[in-house]
Amino acid sequence: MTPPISPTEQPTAPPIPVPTEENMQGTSILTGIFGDNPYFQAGFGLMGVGVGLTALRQGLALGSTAIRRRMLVSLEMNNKDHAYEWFLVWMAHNASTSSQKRAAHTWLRSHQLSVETAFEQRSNGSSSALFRFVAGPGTHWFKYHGAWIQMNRERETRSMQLMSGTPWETVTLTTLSRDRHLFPQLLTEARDLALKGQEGKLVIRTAWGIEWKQFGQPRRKRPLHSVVLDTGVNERVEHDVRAFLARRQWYADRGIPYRRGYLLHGPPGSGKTSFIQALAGSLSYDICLLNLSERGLADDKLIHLLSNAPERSFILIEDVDAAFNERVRMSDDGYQSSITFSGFLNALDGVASGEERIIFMTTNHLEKLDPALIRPGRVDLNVLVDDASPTQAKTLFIRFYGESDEISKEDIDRMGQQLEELTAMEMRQGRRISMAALQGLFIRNTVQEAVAGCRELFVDRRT
Ligand SMILES: Nc1ncnc2c1ncn2[C@@H]1O[C@H](COP(=O)(O)OP(=O)(O)OP(=O)(O)O)[C@@H](O)[C@H]1O
Repeated sequence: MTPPISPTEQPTAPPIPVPTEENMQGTSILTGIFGDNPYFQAGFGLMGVGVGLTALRQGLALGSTAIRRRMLVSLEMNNKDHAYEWFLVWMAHNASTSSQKRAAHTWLRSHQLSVETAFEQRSNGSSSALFRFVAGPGTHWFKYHGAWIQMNRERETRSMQLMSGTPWETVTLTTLSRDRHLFPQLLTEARDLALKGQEGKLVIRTAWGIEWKQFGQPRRKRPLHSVVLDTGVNERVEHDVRAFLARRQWYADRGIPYRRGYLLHGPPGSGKTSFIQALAGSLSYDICLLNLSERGLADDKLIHLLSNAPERSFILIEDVDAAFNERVRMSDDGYQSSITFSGFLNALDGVASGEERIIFMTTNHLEKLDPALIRPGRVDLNVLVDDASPTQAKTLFIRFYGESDEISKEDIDRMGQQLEELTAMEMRQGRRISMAALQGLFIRNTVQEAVAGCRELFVDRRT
């Protein structure tokens, strides 16, 4: 049993050891054990080295950040900007031709490549696929006019661009601060190279979500005279477009929205689309092709697309009657599968702005169109592009065979005359032939076969 503690005998704190000769002797024993221990000393040394290295690393990181800030300059481009596309074209071009252009550009051999497929149209109309290898996501180096530039291409795989569904990408170029003047030079070179590829060509764009994106490679422009329309039709439309383009200030002074709508109506294969494309080419305009029946296209997107078309472009809406045959439907997954008619009218009227807007619409069935759609302001010029008239048939025939060495000019004219008379006679009997059918006939047959073969291609006007 423990004896009870009396109030006077409170437990006291243990005395603090005072260094005496005896316990000093103990310390020197410890020092003896650890101080002389090579393992312990090595551990201490290693710890010191570790701390030193960490400090050095942090110092270097801070130093490099400071140096980067002061001595380097970076330029970021993302794939929403035109410069990004232009740079990739430039990069593909220079990476493949660097051996010839070594003085200006040198690319270090890269191990991370991306392929870009381009379709090149040959003069005979066929096309071939070309593969270009460009620097893929990662870090690459190239030398541009004597300056080394680091290129870092990054792809964001976790999030996509909301409307177009493509991943976000950025390219960051870094070089010495003193070489910063090379950036505008490089981008100008890239822009000129990209635009040179489109020179003399027609660019077609389609809607991707709420954006317009180039569709395929730029196409060879079709000469306007190669589309043979009835007398005066071509000139009427071309003159109207040119007059409109010359009157921007006139519209601005009167506060009238600077836009014009055209409707070309007529049977299939009469040359409506070909003419619009040729006209765009002759004015150096692009085409923005809008499909009103496209899945997911809703009224708000349509308004956005029509008010944000790229400069110098015709908006082309084909078969405008087809989009409203069926009223708004919802697909199984809840997507609105077509726009509403009133939404379309609102989009055509758009927000009044000084921006130029030219819309071309085509239809095979004028009678199906709501009068609200073709009222002035929405459609300013309504033109019939019909089946082949006798003169058109003859002109197309001469265009196809006129330069043949096998047959004299007189014979060509005589046969053209026969075709003209044949077409006139068939038309009087209520029969018709499309320009597309004539073109097909002329492609397949020799000049002698063409006139004879033509008879079978006329069809009843009501079919
Ligand atoms: N007037 C024409 N002159 C020259 N070629 C024509 C003409 N009309 C049609 N063609 C030829 O016929 C083909 C079809 O023409 P296009 O697509 O322009 O006709 P479309 O009137 O727009 O037809 P659709 O109403 O079916 O869209 C093209 O290859 C084109 O070269």
